Amino acid sequence: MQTGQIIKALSGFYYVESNNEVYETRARGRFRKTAESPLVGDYVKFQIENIDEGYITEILPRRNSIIRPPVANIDQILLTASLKSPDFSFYLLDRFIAYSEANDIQPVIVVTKNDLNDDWDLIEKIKTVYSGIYDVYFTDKAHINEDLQDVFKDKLSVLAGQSGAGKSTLLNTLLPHLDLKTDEISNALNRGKHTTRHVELISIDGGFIADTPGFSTIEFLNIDKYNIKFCFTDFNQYQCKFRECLHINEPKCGVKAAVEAGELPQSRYDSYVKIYNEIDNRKERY
Ligand SMILES: Nc1nc2c(ncn2[C@@H]2O[C@H](COP(=O)(O)OP(=O)(O)OP(=O)(O)O)[C@@H](O)[C@H]2O)c(=O)[nH]1
Ligand SMILES: [Zn+2]
Repeated sequence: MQTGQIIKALSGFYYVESNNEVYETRARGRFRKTAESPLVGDYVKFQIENIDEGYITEILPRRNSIIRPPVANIDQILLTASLKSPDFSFYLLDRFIAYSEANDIQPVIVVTKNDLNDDWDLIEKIKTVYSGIYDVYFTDKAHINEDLQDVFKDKLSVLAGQSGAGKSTLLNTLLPHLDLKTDEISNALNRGKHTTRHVELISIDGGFIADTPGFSTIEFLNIDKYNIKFCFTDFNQYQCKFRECLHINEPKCGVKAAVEAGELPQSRYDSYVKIYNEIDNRKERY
């Protein structure tokens, strides 16, 4: 029995990397009957049948997983947000951040299209709001490789962000050495909107990056209105009178006081209230 990580899923085969070898495996029948089917990124136990073939016998516990693209055990999600075209939106970025936190994945903020910048105040504001909580990188397509030099080291990364933010551009610039693959990536990306794509992890700096960018729109289906506050990690340090305070209408709310005192950005609080209301309204329809 060997342990490895699934780096590619295609037509019922799972390609498992173990000790720098890749094995073509199938999942045993019982996986197909359960909700738990193997995902790219899963660590699995597998039995070798032939020299480079085998079957998966067990999926090891997952740290996290997402559906688009279908990947497990993600170390970080690179949230792309363009400065312009489309315009930078604090609210949209906060949605992506909250979604990542709700799925237990570390967000890394990548602000793209810096070559289009005509507003230095905006850049300062982005830094002020986020650099205390997350790593923030500023880049553009001419400088991606320099700007993001150490981000991928030894990690499994997935790209996400609003449509048009520059995800596929970033992937193509990061992986030019895959001369065959780059074409595949752009073709796949063009097709990707209407077909189910098989995802593949591509080696980068000792880690992996998923060859398919993730969600570009978000629904908060797996979190309720009582827990969404924990996805705004910068709120956690403030004490409220009530431990169960949702920072909405409660008296002596430390979060609201921090916003009023200018310690917490108004934009973060506004995003929180908007997402809270969205979840609350959704629940009421049930
Ligand atoms: N000026 C400028 N344009 C860029 C940059 N990066 C990407 N673009 C352009 O922005 C547009 C959208 O880029 P994509 O890479 O397709 O964006 P995406 O996030 O993959 O978009 P979706 O596939 O819709 O999710 C394209 O026309 C790119 O050429 C950049 O750094 N600077
Ligand atoms: Zn509160």
